[in-house]
Amino acid sequence: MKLKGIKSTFISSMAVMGLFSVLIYFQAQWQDKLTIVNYLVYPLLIITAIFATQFNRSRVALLCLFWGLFLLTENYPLVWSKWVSTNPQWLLLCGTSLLLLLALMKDRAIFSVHSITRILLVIGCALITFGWLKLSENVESFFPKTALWNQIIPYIPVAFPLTIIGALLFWRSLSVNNLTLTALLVTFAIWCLNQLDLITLPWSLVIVALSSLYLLAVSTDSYYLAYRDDLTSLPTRRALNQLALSLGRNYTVAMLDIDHFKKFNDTYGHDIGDQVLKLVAAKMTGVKGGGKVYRYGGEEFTVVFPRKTAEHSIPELEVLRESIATYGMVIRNPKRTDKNSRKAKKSNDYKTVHVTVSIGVAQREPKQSFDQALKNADLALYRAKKKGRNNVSK
Ligand SMILES: Nc1nc2c(ncn2[C@@H]2O[C@H](COP(=O)(O)OP(=O)(O)OP(=O)(O)O)[C@@H](O)[C@H]2O)c(=O)[nH]1
Repeated sequence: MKLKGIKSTFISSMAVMGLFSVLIYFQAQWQDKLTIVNYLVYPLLIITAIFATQFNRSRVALLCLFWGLFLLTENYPLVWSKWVSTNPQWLLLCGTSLLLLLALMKDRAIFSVHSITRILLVIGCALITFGWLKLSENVESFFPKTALWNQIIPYIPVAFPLTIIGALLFWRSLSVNNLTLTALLVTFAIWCLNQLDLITLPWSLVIVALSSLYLLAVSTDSYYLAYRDDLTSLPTRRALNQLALSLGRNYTVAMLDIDHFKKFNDTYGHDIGDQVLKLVAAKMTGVKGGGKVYRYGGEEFTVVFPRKTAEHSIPELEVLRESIATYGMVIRNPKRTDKNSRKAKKSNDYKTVHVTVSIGVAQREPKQSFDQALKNADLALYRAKKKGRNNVSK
């Protein structure tokens, strides 16, 4: 589990919980504006759902749909409204299990072959929750009548499943590090707190605040999707072009290419090749001297040193090159044939390999554009390859 994931989930969750604390603290300021909030909530849910669908975040769109249904049930005398209001435990558990379902789902198109499965899963959640609560009405009969069990039994119908669902959601939001999962986790916390009357915010206000969070989550996730490389998590060439617009007159650009990578792919396979790209990217993020690292494309990377000369940048790139060349990567031996040896980590199952990189460096000349400086770095990279690879050339 990535430390980065834990950190960002924790920070985002704390920020939103902080926002709700502020809302509770300043109740007097917004109480008289609740009518506006009541008018705002439905259009905001619709806008968020459309926005989420546009950016292929169907889970957020479904979440908006669930909120809309919930609000309509609360505010209008629908056929099921009375039953729902007399079964608050079902409502609480059903809501949380739907959140877990969304957390485990993929962001597939709203209307697709999977729609029927999704509808069935949603109905399944509602029925399983109902069945669980019915079963737990006679929970005492399943356990021995001891003092310890008598203390535990009252927590089995609601607190027990809530804890399990909360823990699963927490685990999921840490292992899949994106803001949709963080938004689901925050929604779970607010839903439980408000349903259990531990906080008493009007639902329309809660939903307006959460919808704003969903909009932020979808737009931030989409930004990252456009500007971050999926495999290495480095900024992409699009982000590099963005940086080029804000660079001053003095900077140095370096192009880095993995040596004989085609041969590496052919020998060990594309998956191991991907692992190498990730490793090189990770090593590159440690470059000193203020170097900004980008995945230019394929097995090529770019480092930009704003306000630095080539003389300043080359020693940092030498350190980087050396750190990659001396790093021994442990990979699965592609020649292994005995499938049973998967279970035991036999020494011949793994082997240590090394990769090297060639780096071309160019300092921006007066009146030169970013593209020209980049081209010069590319020419220097060509010279580095010609010199025999595993070196830094100017
Ligand atoms: N595994 C993997 N391979 C990639 C990826 N992108 C590009 N490649 C491979 O990178 C290789 C690039 O090979 P070449 O440009 O011919 O050069 P090279 O083998 O690195 O040799 P030199 O640059 O001359 O040292 C190709 O085999 C591509 O398939 C990727 O995302 N993953």
